Amino acid sequence: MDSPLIEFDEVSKQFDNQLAVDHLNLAIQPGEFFVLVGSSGSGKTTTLKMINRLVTASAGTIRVAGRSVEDYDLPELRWKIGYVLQQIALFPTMTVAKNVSVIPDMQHLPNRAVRKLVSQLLAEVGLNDHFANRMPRELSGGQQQRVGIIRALAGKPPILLMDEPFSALDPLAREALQGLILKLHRDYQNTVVFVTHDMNEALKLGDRIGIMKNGKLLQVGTPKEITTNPANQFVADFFSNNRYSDLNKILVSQLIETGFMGTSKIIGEDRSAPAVGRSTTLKEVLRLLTSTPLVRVLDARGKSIGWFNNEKVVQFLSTL
Ligand SMILES: Nc1ncnc2c1ncn2[C@@H]1O[C@H](COP(=O)(O)OP(=O)(O)OP(=O)(O)O)[C@@H](O)[C@H]1O
Repeated sequence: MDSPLIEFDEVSKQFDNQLAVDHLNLAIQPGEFFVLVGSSGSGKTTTLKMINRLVTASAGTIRVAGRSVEDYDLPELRWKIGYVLQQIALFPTMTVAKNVSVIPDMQHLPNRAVRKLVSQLLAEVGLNDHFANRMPRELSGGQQQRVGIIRALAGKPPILLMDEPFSALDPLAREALQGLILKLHRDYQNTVVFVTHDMNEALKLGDRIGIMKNGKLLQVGTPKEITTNPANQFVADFFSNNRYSDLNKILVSQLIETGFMGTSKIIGEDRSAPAVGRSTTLKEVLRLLTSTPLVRVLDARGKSIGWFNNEKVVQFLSTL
C-alpha cells in the first residue's frame, strides 16, 4: 500500500472548555475520497481545519505527505490544499474569471495560460465562457458553488478539503454537484476530505467514511462495511435517523422497481454467484455481498433476471 497522504497521529484539539477532537488516529491514502460524517458539534470541521492549519492541534501530529504540517511554510501547505466551504466566500468585487485565477496568478502562470485554464475549468462544471465576466452576485447558489469548486481546483492541489459544500443547495443542484465532484475526483485523481452531516451523501461519495461523535472517530470503513457492520449502537442509530432502520423490511422487489438491479447480461452470467429472489431482504443481499462481488436475482421459475453488486446497493441506499 502507498504511504498515507494525510495522517493524524493521536491528535487532539482543546478549545477553552471544549475538547473538540479527542485522540484522533486516521490515515488517508493518496487518491482517496474520504468522508467525515457525524452530528453537529462532533468535531468534523475542526479535524478538517487542522489539515490546512486553519486550526492548530493542541496535541499530536498531523502529517501531509510524510511531513508534519507544523514544518511546512504556510503558503506552501495551503497551495497543496484546496478548500471549499458551505458559504463559498467568492470575492464579491471580482469577476468569476478573477476569482478562479487567484491561485494561478499567485503561482505566476502566464496570463494566456490562466485564461485557457479558466475557460477549461468553467466548461468542466457546465458554465460557458459568458460566465467568466459575470460578478458572483449574478450567479445562482449552485453556480456560485461550481465556481467555488473550480477556484479550489485551479492551483491543481493534490488535496481538496470540502466542508458541507452542498448543504445550502436545493436537492437537484445538490445531486448534480455530487455527481460533478465525483467526476472531477476521478479526472484529477486528487485526495478529497469531505465533511457532511448527511449519511446518504457520505454513502454516495465516500470510498471510506469516518463517523465522528464527541471528537472521537467511532468507526472508519467503506460504505459497505459501515452499512453491514455498524461498530456500535450510535453508528446504527445514525443510520436509523437516516432511514436505514430496518434493512429487513426492504425487499429485493423494491430495488428492482426503483431501477437499482443490474441487467447487463455479461456481468449476470456468472453462474457461481449466489442467487436471491424478489422477496429476499436487503439485509440478506448485503450479507451475501460481504463475501462475493455479485448476487444474481432469479424469478419465481428460477430464471436469471439481473444482479446486484455493492455499487448498485449503495446507490440504492443513497436514495433512501
Ligand atoms: N473556535 C472555537 N472556539 C471554541 N469552541 C469551538 C471553536 N470551534 C469549534 N468549537 C467547538 O468544538 C466542537 C466541535 O466543533 P466542530 O465545528 O468541529 O464540529 P462539527 O462536527 O463540524 O459541527 P457542525 O456540523 O455543526 O459544523 C463544538 O462543540 C464547537 O462548539
